[in-house]
Amino acid sequence: MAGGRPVTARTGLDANLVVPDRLDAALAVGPGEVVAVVGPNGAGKSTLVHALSGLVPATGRAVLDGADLLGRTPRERSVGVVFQDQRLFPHLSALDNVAFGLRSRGADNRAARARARDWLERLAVADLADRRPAQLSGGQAQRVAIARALVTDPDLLLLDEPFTGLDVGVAAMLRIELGRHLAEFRGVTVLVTHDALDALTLATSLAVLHQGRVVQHGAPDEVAARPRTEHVARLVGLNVIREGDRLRSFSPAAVTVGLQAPADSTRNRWQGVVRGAAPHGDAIRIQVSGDRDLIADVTPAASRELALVPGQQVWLSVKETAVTTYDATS
Ligand SMILES: Nc1ncnc2c1ncn2[C@@H]1O[C@H](COP(=O)(O)OP(=O)(O)OP(=O)(O)O)[C@@H](O)[C@H]1O
Repeated sequence: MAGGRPVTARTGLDANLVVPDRLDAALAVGPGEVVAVVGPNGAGKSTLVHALSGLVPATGRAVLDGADLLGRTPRERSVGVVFQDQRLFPHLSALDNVAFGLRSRGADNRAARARARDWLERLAVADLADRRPAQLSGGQAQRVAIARALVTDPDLLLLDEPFTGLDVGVAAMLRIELGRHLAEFRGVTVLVTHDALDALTLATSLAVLHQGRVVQHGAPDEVAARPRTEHVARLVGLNVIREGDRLRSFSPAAVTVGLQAPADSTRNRWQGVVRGAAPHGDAIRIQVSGDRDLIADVTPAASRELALVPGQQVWLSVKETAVTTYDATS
């Protein structure tokens, strides 16, 4: 059972998982690290999580602390899982939901319940121990689910969109608390998210999935500064343009918007049509599509003066000094 193992034995995850037509993903993550997996719908994020947990059969390898997970049944894997929709046992109390994993690993009932209560306390829901899942709010149930995943001290923690569907304030609070637990967690964490905030605040590295493959994996700041896919550029709020083997990125704040073609002959100018506009901090962020899909931040006053509403034809330009150019493959 968890607790008896020396922590120093943990060496992390080294995986290359293949699910035909869905996934062919290589990933190496050290112990104590949190990798945020991002990518568009259908990129293979859930398939990766399910392959690691054993819910979807996979070939290749997934070596976790020296042992290949793929040769093990889901129950034999030291993996804790939190899904977006909790999946708590409906007929068990919050306490018994958390104690379940310990009991199925052979812990006696009293010890399992004591440890489960301790984890409910850590997640600030000990007062709800006797409630069934149907009597919990979404945020409370997610706290129970996190306690249930961590109570066995797994080698691998899988979090699949843990904050999706929660109220913004509840999600913000839970994100901070989860961050505290992850800082103490000595196993490997794989966090699937659609949220740049999760990726940049909770993760020690960012892995970008695209059509089933990991196309970029690095420190969150590095990936955010030099995104290789359109999806990640959007996630971190940058424009990115591919020119052969080179990528060129620039901030929406650096984009000048006008109704006439810019007078200078910069090559960084594009014509398009406003597709949407929404507040973004103190600015209005407009989406423009044309030869390129781009975003630009303008002041509310400029937005009014230029009538930047959907359908408006505009010119966008950016100074060359505001553009970062880098290799698409390195
Ligand atoms: N049960 C399944 N059988 C066959 N193909 C599937 C199955 N589930 C998903 N797929 C396909 O596998 C690919 C990866 O899907 P997956 O659900 O892993 O993506 P995802 O990145 O999690 O997407 P989302 O963000 O929409 O949840 C997609 O092409 C999808 O259509």
